[in-house]
Amino acid sequence: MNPSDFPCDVQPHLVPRPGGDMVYKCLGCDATHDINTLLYTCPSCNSVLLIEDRDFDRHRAIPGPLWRKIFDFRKSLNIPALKGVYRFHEFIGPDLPLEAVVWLGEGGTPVVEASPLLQQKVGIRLFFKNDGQNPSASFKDRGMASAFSRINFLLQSGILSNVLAVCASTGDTSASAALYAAYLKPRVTSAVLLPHGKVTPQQLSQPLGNGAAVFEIAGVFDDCMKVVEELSENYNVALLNSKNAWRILGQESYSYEIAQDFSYDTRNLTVVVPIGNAGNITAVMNGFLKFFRIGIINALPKIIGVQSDHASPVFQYYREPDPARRRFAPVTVKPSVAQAAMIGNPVSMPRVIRLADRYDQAAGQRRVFVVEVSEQQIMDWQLTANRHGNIVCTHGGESLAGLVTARQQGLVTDDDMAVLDSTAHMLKFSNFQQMYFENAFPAHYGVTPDPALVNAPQLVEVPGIATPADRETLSGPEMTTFVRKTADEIANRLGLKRTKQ
Ligand SMILES: Cc1ncc(COP(=O)(O)O)c(C=O)c1O
Repeated sequence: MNPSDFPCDVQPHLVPRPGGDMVYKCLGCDATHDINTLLYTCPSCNSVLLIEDRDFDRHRAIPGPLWRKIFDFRKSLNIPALKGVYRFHEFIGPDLPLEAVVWLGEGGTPVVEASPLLQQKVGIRLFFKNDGQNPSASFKDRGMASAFSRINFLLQSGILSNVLAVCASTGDTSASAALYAAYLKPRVTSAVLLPHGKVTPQQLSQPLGNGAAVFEIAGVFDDCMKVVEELSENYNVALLNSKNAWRILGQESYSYEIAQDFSYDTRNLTVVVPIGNAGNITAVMNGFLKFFRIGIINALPKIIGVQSDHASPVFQYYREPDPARRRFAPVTVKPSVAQAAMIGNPVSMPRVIRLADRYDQAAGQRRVFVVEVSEQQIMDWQLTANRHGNIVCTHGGESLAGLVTARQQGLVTDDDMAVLDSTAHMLKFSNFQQMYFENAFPAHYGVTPDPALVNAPQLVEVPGIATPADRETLSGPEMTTFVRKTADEIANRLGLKRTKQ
């Protein structure tokens, strides 16, 4: 494919094309606000915001099949600013100059088909989209690329002179924010607030390594979020939680990439997403809605949101079948292995309510569902997935447990094809795997290890044989004996038969 395949008024490789009429749109009172400001809630009614392109329908001037060609053409280019979420820049930041784009390797994450054995176990065709393969090892980098590119633009255009980026986090937002802030040093610095003892050591090491000021608060994420809101309302700081609407915009790229990964044929597709603060499911719905509206995809995929029964305010809301009787109530969370989603009062709940409604209406039927799973199911399915060649963390396990539950409830049928949002890399949450293997879960998690899934390292010691640990190293015949006896011992434990005498 090359540029001459396109009509002359379409320049698929020349980007970004200026345009659009972007505003902050309030979900409470529909007021609109200037995007060249740091704004997180509506100054009139305090509701959350989304970014809207008031000239969005201009995209219809290019037919859906041509849009697909454009995106596929861009995928083949070696232009850093187009390698990440801005491959779809008309839908994410049409007014953003190329020089402002910050690309640290995010986006374009692989879609990996589950092994035949795992598909057989689950009963349907199944893929993992591995967002743990983003630079800070979680999906958050998509939103941060968008939010920090926008900050970079405000700095480059003199609207801001410097920025202190702040966020509350269950571990992954802080890792991502600290990474992107460090790239824009010295004009950007970062400070992150974490619930003390409720992020994993790996997650904690990330903002520390990237040089953020790290503050630990006694409490849970919801408490940290209140402090960060207080900071953003009373001090000159940029808030980088998903309350920041630019984050949502960047995360919409997850849907755009799925569309492209499946050659824009989204019929029979089910996308499964773990829910915490509900920013991700908001973005996934909005992304598919936009592509559907312009005719780039041929159907709106089914969306299954998943929550642990230790933190399930969104599930509780949708449990009421009659939309008119639904009332949102925050919940008190209990410790969960899906620790990054342990949120009782999701900031994006008003966005979810609005968009799920819009999504179902556009599809002409109910397409958004939320299911609840147990801690036991999350752990068992995480380990089962990884036993079959995957790299999911507990939240990816939550996605798989949610898919299995949705199948049992008849929400997903044999003809459906599922894409699971594997939101972070397994290594970030390996402490839960360790607790499972060692049967060391505190009782309140309610997790009992399945012996078939447990694994442990085996120390190999052969009685009477000198080992390298006995001295600095072995040499000569001692080494030969050590190697042979140790190999024989391992072969014996593995039940191997010697082929050479
Ligand atoms: C690994 C992981 N999965 C899922 C979630 C939930 O995403 P959201 O808060 O956007 O609902 C988070 C949020 O922190 C996360 O870090």
